[in-house]
Amino acid sequence: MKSNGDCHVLPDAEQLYVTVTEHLLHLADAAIAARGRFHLALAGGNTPRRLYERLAALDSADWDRWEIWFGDERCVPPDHPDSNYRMARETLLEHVAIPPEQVHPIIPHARFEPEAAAADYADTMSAHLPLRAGWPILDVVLLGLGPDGHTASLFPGTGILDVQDTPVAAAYVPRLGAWRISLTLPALAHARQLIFVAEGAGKSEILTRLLRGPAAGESPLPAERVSNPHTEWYLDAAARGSA
Ligand SMILES: O=C1O[C@H](COP(=O)(O)O)[C@@H](O)[C@H](O)[C@H]1O
Repeated sequence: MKSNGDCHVLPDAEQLYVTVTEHLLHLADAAIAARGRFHLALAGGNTPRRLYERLAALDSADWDRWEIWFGDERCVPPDHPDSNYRMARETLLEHVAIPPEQVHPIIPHARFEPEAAAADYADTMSAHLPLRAGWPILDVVLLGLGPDGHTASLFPGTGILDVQDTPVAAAYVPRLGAWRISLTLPALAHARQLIFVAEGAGKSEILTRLLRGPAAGESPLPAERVSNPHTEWYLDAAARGSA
């Protein structure tokens, strides 16, 4: 983050989500005007809930032109309480008129195998999205930030950080004792726009670390290995803290 994109700090969570909602609408309108579609990859976790609820309350979006993807997923069935898809469905997707065939969950069925599900998602993205040098291009990828510096499901010390040959991969995360599926760093690098959103005092320590950059001998964290010149950070003042 030290030299990784524009940073917008909003006074509180409410203004953070209002601002990001308006920005997303603007980006959606621009994508639809230019290409007829808006391909958005959603983040999971807790942070985006209020953003999705705000989006769901809009009545002015061209929902039939939106196409929904996911930046990462927990390896659980789609109706599981930990599923990022379920969170997005409950807060956003079941409240808006996006045609169901334009919503692309990473794990659509209860029976799946992580590496096969990741390969299927990579194939689906490549078949549906515009390509640049063979890489699928998402219009916007929303990203969160974990306290350990993970973003999407790119966790520190996991091999997925070195994957260069596919837009989506599965990774076992020893710290969680669980598999995750995630967009890879090259997939993020090819997106038209990345938007990180972090809210609350619980994010201030990791943001302080990201603003400082890695100390000598320290490895860069996953969030700072994301390399895309079109990266923006949206924070509330509590997350920004004293950073
Ligand atoms: O595990 C995950 O964590 C990050 C951050 O989540 P948050 O609850 O701290 O907002 C999230 O961006 C990612 O999509 C999710 O799977």
